[in-house]
Amino acid sequence: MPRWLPILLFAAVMTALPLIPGIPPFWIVLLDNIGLAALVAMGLVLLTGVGGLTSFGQAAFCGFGAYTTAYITTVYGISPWLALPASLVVAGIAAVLLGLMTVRLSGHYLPLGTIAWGIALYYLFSKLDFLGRNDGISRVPPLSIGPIDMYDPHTIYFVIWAMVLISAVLTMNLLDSRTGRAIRALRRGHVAAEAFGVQTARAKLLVFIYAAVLAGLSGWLYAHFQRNVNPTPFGPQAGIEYLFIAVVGGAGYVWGGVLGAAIVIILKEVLQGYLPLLFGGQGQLEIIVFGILLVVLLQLAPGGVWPWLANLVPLKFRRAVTGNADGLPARERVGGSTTAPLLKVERARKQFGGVVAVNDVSFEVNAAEIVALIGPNGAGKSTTFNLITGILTTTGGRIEVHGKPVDNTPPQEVVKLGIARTFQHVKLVPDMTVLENVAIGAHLRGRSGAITSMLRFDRGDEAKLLAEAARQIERVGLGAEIDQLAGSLSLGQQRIVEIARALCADPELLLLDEPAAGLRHMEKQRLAALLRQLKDSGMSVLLVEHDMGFVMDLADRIVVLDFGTRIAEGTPDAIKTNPDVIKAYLGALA
Ligand SMILES: Nc1ncnc2c1ncn2[C@@H]1O[C@H](COP(=O)(O)OP(=O)(O)OP(=O)(O)O)[C@@H](O)[C@H]1O
Repeated sequence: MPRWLPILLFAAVMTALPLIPGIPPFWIVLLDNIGLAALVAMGLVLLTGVGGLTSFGQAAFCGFGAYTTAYITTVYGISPWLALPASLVVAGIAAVLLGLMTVRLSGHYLPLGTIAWGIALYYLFSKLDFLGRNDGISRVPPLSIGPIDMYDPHTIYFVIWAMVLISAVLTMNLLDSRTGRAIRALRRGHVAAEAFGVQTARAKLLVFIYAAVLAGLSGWLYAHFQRNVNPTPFGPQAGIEYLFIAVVGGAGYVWGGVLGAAIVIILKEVLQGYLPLLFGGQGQLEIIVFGILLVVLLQLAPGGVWPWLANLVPLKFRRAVTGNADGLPARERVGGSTTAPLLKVERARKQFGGVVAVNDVSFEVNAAEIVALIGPNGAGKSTTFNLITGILTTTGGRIEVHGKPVDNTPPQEVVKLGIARTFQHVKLVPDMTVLENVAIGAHLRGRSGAITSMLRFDRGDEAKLLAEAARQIERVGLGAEIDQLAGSLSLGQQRIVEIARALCADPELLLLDEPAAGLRHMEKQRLAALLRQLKDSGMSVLLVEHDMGFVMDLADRIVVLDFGTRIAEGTPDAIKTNPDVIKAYLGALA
């Protein structure tokens, strides 16, 4: 089924609803409120559900949008339509300022930070004289198109839902793009995304601004719908409710935001309408019942109602890969005519407090060479990988790529030099397909930004990126799994997906951390064949591996670490018979 068909059907239903003869006006008001909340929740989907940044403060951005338009339309008498860009820009600027302070926070400090500024802004709105303090601003003009003034809920309904639909389409386009994949990777931590060039701080700020602008849009609509603005709807309680809406609907799904808004607002109305009849109007019982029902709902559908419903109607939107990977620009080579080794690690050192994880280790990797780094658990192999790829800073020594120092260079810059890696503990995004995960590897080879992607002007670039990802997936032998969610594959297969992702970066040196762990015998043989093939094509491989049969068959050279110190280096035959290595490591394996 084409992707746009359900959207078109939804648009048709929403257009027809208010035209049904005899539909109670109250229902239209309810639908207007659902649309307004859906816009805020959609921003939260991107921010919290997709990007992993929990915010309780979104209502404040509605306030920025609402107060901006209320102020300039009443004081300067300009058209609400001209005030719209101002509302969005003010909400966006507020997001930049608050985002720069907040998105650096992690763990529970981030949501606490959003609560703090949510409360602060609420009090600010209610204390400023020019915003009317607690009384707010009244006599806000209605929206109008030509001779039609949208005084009644029936007419503004079409504007609200047109905005919801346009925002949903733009948001889906954004998520289904190079920038969207970078945002979706944030939730699994920074390390993997940064290793492929994603500027995670910038991606976080982008979603923060995007969510705030959607909230600002909702605020703008709200001001011209209610025609007066006061601080109450923009306080911390509303902020909590918006987050509730996103979570109930399904925080990871654009339509979850819309569905969540419908569920929460209708439920509240029904309870407020009927419970006082049942219990004789005793003190706000509906709020308690509302809370209990939401908790029950989340128990039944922990990921939200949208994915639960989507599972009942399993519609598959298969991604056709149509582009030509040859059109993708190759990574710019930095080696040039230098005779320096591809990778030179010289007396690299890493201390964690009193622990010397890497103790003045030196070795080199040359072009078209497979080098293995072996040693007992805790010998410092993964730490060495992290020093080379910029995830950790060195305590001493020097690391060079083509003679260029890279120690203490950010991972996003290291990958540009042609170094791509896999991880000992697999770092894929489980709810993204194999194709989407692998395409993150080609992040630096694409150019499209957020706006281009939202407007779908990125299709040429995107087709080439996906074609490259598909080519690498075929290359590692996982073509049949291309549309599977990465989280549904076996751990061994996930390691191979990581290799395909690394190959997408067009590397000169592949760093593989235990690539054969979890693979069956035949799979290991296929992996060894692939790595030999890569070597024949001129690529180098540095691998950490505990399977000695695999290493001895494959490596040109082996470097052995023990307690962070290099104890031997040589060909597999020399290493097999080295007494120090047998004592420290091979003996233990025998
Ligand atoms: N972030 C950290 N903080 C403190 N100590 C660390 C940190 N990372 C690693 N270490 C310590 O550094 C030493 C080397 O660890 P590393 O993970 O590099 O070993 P490894 O050779 O990769 O081991 P394995 O084969 O088990 O993966 C260990 O003693 C480990 O406990």
